[in-house]
Amino acid sequence: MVYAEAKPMDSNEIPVIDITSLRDGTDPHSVAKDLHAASTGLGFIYISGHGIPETCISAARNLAFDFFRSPPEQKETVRVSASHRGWLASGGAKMGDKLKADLKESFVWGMQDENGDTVADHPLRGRNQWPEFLPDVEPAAMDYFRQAHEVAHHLMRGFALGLGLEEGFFLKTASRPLSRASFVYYPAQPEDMGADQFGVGPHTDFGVLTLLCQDAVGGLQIENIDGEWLQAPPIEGTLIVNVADLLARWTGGAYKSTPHRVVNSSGRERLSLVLAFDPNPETVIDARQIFGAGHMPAESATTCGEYLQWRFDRAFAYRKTE
Ligand SMILES: O=C(O)CCC(=O)C(=O)O
Ligand SMILES: [Fe+2]
Repeated sequence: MVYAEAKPMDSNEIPVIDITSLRDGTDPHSVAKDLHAASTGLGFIYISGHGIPETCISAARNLAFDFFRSPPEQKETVRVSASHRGWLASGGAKMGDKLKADLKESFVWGMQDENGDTVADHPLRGRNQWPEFLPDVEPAAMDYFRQAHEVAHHLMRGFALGLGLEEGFFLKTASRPLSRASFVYYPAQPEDMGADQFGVGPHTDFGVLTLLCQDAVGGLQIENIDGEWLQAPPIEGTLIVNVADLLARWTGGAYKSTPHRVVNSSGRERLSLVLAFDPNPETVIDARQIFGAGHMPAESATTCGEYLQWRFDRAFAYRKTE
């Protein structure tokens, strides 16, 4: 075997949920019910009716390709900063101590105001590093960030309603979000790298919620409850949304943060647009807020900022030397 393998998925294993009536307010509760069922199941959902224009997605994708295909000396000018903004070269991330480093490259940015200024209140954010050699990246990337972030807000309202909470429950402290977005580039993976080489090794996502816009190439694999790896093929016009570790913790384990990985065996380049949604650093993550003071949480209370910093320091070699 030369690539880590995964089985084709039954079509009902990951639901496709149209969120139009959550976004426009015509029937938020029925969407919320479906989101709730999916999140307590595998924790992965295809979302249609997300409202991000195709033009926004293709502009971001085209510029991302221009960026990754640029010579390394140019990409070096925006090499990732201590606050996790900029270009991470192939090999810069490792999903577990015993795993090979990921083959992917990525470019990471976060929220900024109209002057390009960013909040400096947490080690995992700082100035965005935009490539001077590709000035169109900044507006296209920020447009995608805003649009995807809006979808994340709609989904967080849906999750709150699905849990029987008031719709703003997860967004009480979300004016200075730790959210970040990435372009993630997977070179074609040669067969002889072996079955233990991944574009992204098996992992669960660190924060609250991930929105993934994959392309038509495929390669995402998801581990089901029996430990089997399943292919999650692209479905045109959808985003894949997955519950991440902090939302699983916040919901006392009711919502599932499921391991996934990427193997790009297509012989072609693959590119994803990823938005990791997280609220303000001071946001307290405590299942007792949902289930009451008498609830005995399996995991202790934490804050979004503290938890993310701990996870990042383990995953990224460049942060260990800071
Ligand atoms: O590109 C993909 O399909 C998955 C990316 C991913 O898992 C991540 O960025 O956390
Ligand atoms: Fe992930």
